Amino acid sequence: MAASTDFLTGIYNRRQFSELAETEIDRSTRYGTPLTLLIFDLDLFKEINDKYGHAAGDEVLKEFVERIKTCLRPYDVFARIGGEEFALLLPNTDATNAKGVANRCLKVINGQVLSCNGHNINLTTSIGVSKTIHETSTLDSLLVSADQNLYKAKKWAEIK
Ligand SMILES: Nc1nc2c(ncn2[C@@H]2O[C@H](COP(=O)(O)OP(=O)(O)OP(=O)(O)O)[C@@H](O)[C@H]2O)c(=O)[nH]1
Repeated sequence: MAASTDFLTGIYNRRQFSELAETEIDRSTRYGTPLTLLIFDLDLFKEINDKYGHAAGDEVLKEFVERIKTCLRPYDVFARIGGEEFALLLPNTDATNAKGVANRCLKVINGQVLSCNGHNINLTTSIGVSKTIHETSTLDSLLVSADQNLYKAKKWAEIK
């Protein structure tokens, strides 16, 4: 069990995410059901660590995960795929509906104050939404598609 989950947040780790995602992509391709991938990247997380300390940074990661979980359905696949990077696979969801999920997730993070280790911390996340799966999609192509939109979201956050 431990090998499939992230020790800090308890959600799936990158390896388990890849396995589950491959299964969902196969299912979706076989039955012609939509599927969309979201990537989350916490903004300026290094600054949070530098300002409040690594232990508070850890609490922020845990609180982030708990808040995002409130936006999910039981069969959505949520994973920590990097230090401050998360992936969310949404079965039976096209890109339009996935944007709705992404906006719900933004509402529980951006503009909210997180109380972590006695500090009130303003956290924001950027989200990239992939294209809806199609016949030739692979996990890699969905990750690339979500990453391109994440990059645009980050750019937008910088110039605002
Ligand atoms: N507290 C804590 N910090 C972590 C963990 N894993 C990664 N980090 C930190 O996350 C930070 C990521 O920094 P960057 O990659 O520069 O990204 P960023 O500061 O979020 O900047 P942008 O992504 O460009 O908005 C680094 O300071 C890492 O040390 C962890 O498990 N706990």
